[in-house]
Amino acid sequence: MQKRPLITVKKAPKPVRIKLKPASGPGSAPSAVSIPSASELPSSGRSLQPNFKTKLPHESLAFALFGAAQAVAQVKAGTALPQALAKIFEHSDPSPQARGAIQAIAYRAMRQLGRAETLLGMMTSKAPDPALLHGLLCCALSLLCNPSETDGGLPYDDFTVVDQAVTAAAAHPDIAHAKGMVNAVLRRFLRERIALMQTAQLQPVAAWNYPQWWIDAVKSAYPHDWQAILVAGNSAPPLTLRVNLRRTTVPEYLQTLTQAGIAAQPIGSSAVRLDKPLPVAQIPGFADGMASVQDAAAQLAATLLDVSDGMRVLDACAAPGGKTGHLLETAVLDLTALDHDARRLVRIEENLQRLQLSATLTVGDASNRQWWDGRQFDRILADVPCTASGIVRRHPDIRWLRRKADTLQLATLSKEILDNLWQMLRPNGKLLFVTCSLWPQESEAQAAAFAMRNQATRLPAPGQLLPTVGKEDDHDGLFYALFQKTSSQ
Ligand SMILES: C[S@@+](CC[C@H](N)C(=O)[O-])C[C@H]1O[C@@H](n2cnc3c(N)ncnc32)[C@H](O)[C@@H]1O
Repeated sequence: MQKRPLITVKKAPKPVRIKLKPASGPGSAPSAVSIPSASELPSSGRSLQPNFKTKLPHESLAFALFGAAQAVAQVKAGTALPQALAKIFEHSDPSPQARGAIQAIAYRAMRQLGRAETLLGMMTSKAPDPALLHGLLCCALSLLCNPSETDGGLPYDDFTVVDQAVTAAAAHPDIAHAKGMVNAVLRRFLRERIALMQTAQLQPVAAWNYPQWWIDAVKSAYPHDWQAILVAGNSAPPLTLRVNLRRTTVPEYLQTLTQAGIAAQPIGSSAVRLDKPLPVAQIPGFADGMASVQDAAAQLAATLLDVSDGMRVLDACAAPGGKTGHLLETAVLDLTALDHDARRLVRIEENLQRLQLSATLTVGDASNRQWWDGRQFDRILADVPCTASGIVRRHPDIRWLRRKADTLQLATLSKEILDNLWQMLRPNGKLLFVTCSLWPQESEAQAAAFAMRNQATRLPAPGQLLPTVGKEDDHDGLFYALFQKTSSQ
């Protein structure tokens, strides 16, 4: 097998050599490729020069790659992608177009991280250091692997991607020493793309772009549907709106969209799906509360809870208030929106202001009674914290941030929350248990055990909704179980 030359990389004060691994032939078995975890990445996402501001032009692909690479490095160090992007935007204040490009590349890189890291493992002898360099290579590879895949493809040709990745590397003092290595790795990928991709695809992590434990968990819970579930989680989500039926009707709102030149389809009693996602600022009536962004499966909660005017309702894990708003659009309620995170409660307030609706906002822990005034509720919505494994198409970083042990920990917390809330429900009252999880320990097993412990009557509800992509049905993976107290409980 032909040996590749070592690439010499300049790095002050002493030069470092980064080895490129020799190529493997198309039919050869994949070598054991280890995916570096955050702790294995030497600088764990921290920039050596955290206040460095790049002078790259905002309209360049190099600038977008640089921003996305920072985001990937931060996710590898444990920060959620939206928070990582928010920090990067605050620091570099990109133009709206550059912001869109950074976001698109970072999300794409998250959906292809398993494959990009496998390819890197095949082409380099150790994890590229620092994490920013690793992030840059992953972002560039995600643009070079099947450019037409998933989010419609990004409009960059191969050599532009390589050239701009090298420019991005050269522009940052932490990684400028490695620009030759970036060039060598990406050019090698282009030369040997078919063979490298074929070999990488033999590894499930690269083929599916999920951690191995996640693939195993989906397979074990859904032996017939596991592939469709994993594929759905890698698709770009649609933009689904909830029409505020207090203010307008679905046909009227569709007409408003048509007048604005926006194509959309009605998909339920209050849901409308746009043919092409748009920034919320461009959605007619969004700022005035005519419509809100909410997945079609999440829109089932308000109807299932069966609220009517005058009821006393608890939305127990309420932030950012998507379902709170829907409940208040459905009926005139005395609604308490509870969340343990005061900062997230602010987001409910903002949402309700936009919708011109109001609720009692309370900071408190749903697993205890310290915040409760002792008056029972007619209805309780328990949209408990969970692994969010059912909404990975919207949050592709989640699969890389979660650990297997999180499921048990979160299931234990939601058990405490459910048992506590049950005491706050009046006789004949209804409690709707919701998760956006795919794991039975958090959803069906939890619901069944809860019903047994509390002698709760289970009413009809959808149960586990698997994430689905398609013209007819297109929604996240949510779980719904509805319980009623008997009159004597
Ligand atoms: C799945 S999200 C809720 C989404 C929300 N219902 C909506 O539709 O927009 C779960 C929420 O539970 C909150 N949470 C987590 N643990 C909690 C606890 N012990 N008590 C109250 N809220 C909690 C989190 O801060 C988070 O906002």
